[in-house]
Amino acid sequence: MILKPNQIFGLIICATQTPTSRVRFLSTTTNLRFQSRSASVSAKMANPAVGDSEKKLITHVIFDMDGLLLDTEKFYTEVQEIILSRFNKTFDWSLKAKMMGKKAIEAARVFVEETGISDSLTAEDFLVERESMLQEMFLTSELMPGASRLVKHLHASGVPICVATGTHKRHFALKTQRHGEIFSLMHHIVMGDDPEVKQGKPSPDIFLAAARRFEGEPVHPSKVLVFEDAPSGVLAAKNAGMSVVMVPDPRLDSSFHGTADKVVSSLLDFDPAEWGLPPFTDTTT
Ligand SMILES: O=P(O)(O)OC[C@H](O)CO
Ligand SMILES: [Mg+2]
Repeated sequence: MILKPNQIFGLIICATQTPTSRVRFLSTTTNLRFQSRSASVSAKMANPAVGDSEKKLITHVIFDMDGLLLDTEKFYTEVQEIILSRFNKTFDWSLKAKMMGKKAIEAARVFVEETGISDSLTAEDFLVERESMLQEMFLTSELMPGASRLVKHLHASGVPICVATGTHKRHFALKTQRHGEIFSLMHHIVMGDDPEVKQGKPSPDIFLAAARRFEGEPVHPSKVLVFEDAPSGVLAAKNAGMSVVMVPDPRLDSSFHGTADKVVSSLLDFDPAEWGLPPFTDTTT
């Protein structure tokens, strides 16, 4: 049997999950198997696991950051291309798909192992080598299209919102330096080096920790909508029992779309009313 990349993610997380979440995750991979054909046909397919009535129950929203709110994934791609060229190798989107969304050290291990350079460059040394390049780039981070509009709209409408990002505190500060206004609207921000985040995405740790930190009564995962760009992030949200809207880079293979409940090509295309959230009142497109 040949596994698709997203099914391999599933098997990896299965090895580290509790029996309950393992069962849930396996059912997700089963869905993938049956949805993959239609997913490749339509980028906007919905996962039948979340019906229209469930969508209307959404009360809380969690945003991913890199590649979703901020256009920062391109920086990782660029430095990884530079480093691999030293080994006469090329960086491609099948490797990118396996790295994005993860904690730095977890992504670094994938990088050196998948490219076969681990004898020459350790994961730790890879992180050191890319650091100075990344630090300069992060200071130039821009918002993704529609990010400001959606965050401001949900905040103004009283919808509790937060961020759950695999990035660590020091990089978060650099990336968000010019975007204090948007990030100050978040109720809280959970980062990859948070003590409660034992494992990075696709583990559900970060989304469950993010949901716990909202005010008031504990929020049931079925009432939470996650926005993600990465295959590992979409799986993490589903492993947490949450609904997920994926905003993938167009270069990501469409076989990764099937796990999401909804796929949109930009945050500008998201319709809050479809999820029972307050509708936009502006005419921005
Ligand atoms: O996509 P995020 O925000 O979880 O960030 C993860 C890494 O920092 C980049 O892939
Ligand atoms: Mg991301």
